[in-house]
Amino acid sequence: MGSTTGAGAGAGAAAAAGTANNIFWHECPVGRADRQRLLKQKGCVVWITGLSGSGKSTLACTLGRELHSRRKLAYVLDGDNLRHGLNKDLAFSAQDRTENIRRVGEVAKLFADAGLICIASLISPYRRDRDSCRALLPDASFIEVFLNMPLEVCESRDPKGLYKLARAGKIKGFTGIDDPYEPPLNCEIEIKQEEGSCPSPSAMAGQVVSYLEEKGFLED
Ligand SMILES: Nc1ncnc2c1ncn2[C@@H]1O[C@H](COP(=O)(O)OS(=O)(=O)O)[C@@H](OP(=O)(O)O)[C@H]1O
Ligand SMILES: Nc1ncnc2c1ncn2[C@@H]1O[C@H](COP(=O)(O)OP(=O)(O)O)[C@@H](O)[C@H]1O
Repeated sequence: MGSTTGAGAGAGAAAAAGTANNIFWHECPVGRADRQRLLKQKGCVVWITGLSGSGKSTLACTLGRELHSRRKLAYVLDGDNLRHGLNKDLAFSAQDRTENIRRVGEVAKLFADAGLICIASLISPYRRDRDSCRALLPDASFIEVFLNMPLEVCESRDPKGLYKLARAGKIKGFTGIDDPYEPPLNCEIEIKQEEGSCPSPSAMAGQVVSYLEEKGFLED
């Protein structure tokens, strides 16, 4: 699929530019605060960014399971999965990745407004795109988690064989190989190797749960 099918064309471009006319906001009587009280938690977005193979999906699922066991309502938006549906018209050009992140940011905002802990797990390689998602959320409810795993670690894992294909020139524009990744400058949580080894999935999730607890997201 070519990159011309993405943000540059049709509805995507119109939405990004905000070109629709004669539209009005309709307020509903039940609001975010009411839903949060019902759920006994605060809506937020946990945005996990990092290279392919850094452990984003593993962290997202482990965190989702841990929150579920604490009777907290969470929902995972995984980049790979969303590209099977909502974002199946997008490829991996810079423009398409930007549109991918914009759409997921908007969906995540709705989930957070619904009172859920929305766990978004995408490479999201561009700082500006992540910052645009942050700007959609009320103060402090966008929690950026940087899975800071060295490229060599991600490449040695290579569970889908994509790095191998990228090194062989069979995938062009692969993040970390011949496409950029811009690490966060000011994220809320950084997960990295300690003494040369990666924290276990449950330790990674524990780091995020501790943050959510400390900031009061797990109570209303
Ligand atoms: N060119 C290229 N670069 C990076 N990744 C690629 C590419 N082509 C396919 N894939 C697969 O797509 C998954 C990343 O999708 P995302 O939506 O998270 O990417 S992005 O945020 O729009 O950059 C990514 O999944 P993860 O390995 O889970 O990160 C890959 O499986
Ligand atoms: N904390 C971890 N320690 C060891 N291996 C991990 C860890 N997290 C993920 N993995 C392994 O690394 C590979 C990539 O993980 P994945 O969650 O699919 O990454 P991503 O979603 O960033 O591409 C998988 O084989 C997974 O089992």
